[in-house]
Amino acid sequence: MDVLVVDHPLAQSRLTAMRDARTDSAAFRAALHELTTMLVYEAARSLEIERFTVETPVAPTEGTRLANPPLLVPVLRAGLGMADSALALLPESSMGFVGLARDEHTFEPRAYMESLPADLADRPVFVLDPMLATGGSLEHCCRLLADRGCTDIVVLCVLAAPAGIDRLDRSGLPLRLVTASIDEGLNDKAFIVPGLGDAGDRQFGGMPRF
Ligand SMILES: O=P(O)(O)OC[C@H]1O[C@H](OP(=O)(O)OP(=O)(O)O)[C@H](O)[C@@H]1O
Ligand SMILES: O=c1cc[nH]c(=O)[nH]1
Ligand SMILES: [Mg+2]
Repeated sequence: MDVLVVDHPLAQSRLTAMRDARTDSAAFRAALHELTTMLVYEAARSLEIERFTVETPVAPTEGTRLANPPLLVPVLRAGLGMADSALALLPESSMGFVGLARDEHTFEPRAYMESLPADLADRPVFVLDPMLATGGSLEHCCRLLADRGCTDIVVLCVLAAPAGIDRLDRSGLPLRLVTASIDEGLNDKAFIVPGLGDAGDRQFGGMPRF
């Protein structure tokens, strides 16, 4: 599986703000919005373009536009914090939604929402979820997409654990990963170490469980 770590200093400074336990929800969401812009910018490098003629005030010249804007799929809840900034950069895109909550004991994802187009053949998809931990949630989401015929999936994460990367790699699904960091590992509650805590709770509130 192709993995890109976005190690730009501006991306790493937003990641540092998100990791810092003193960062409040508003500042955490702001850092996630800005970091998502950078992840989408890098992920979009490989999108197909088409050329067309545009008239400047002076002369005609060749212009560029996306040939096939990707479907954006935030994984609820935590991926919701990436949705607005991804759509701002890709205004021609449409959006689907997948709702998953990881069981605290088994760490298996429980699906509670699925709102996706029936046919995703010939359509690139950007999946938005800040956290790739065991990989169970993102594997589940990407299987939903592949079951609809999708053959071009990019997963955009803030943090990825090696176990989650291995799991996606072994899944055989047609995907690439763009992340701001590959962290050390997982603790006994399957939270990413050093990580940033629970990305959903840090954005929207909830009880600390890590
Ligand atoms: O790789 P995994 O081990 O599956 O863990 C990662 C998942 O856990 C988090 O969601 P969570 O289940 O906490 O739901 P939330 O977004 O509602 O907080 C995160 O946003 C991922 O979806
Ligand atoms: O570290 C982790 C692991 C799963 N989900 C999170 O939000 N954080
Ligand atoms: Mg959570």
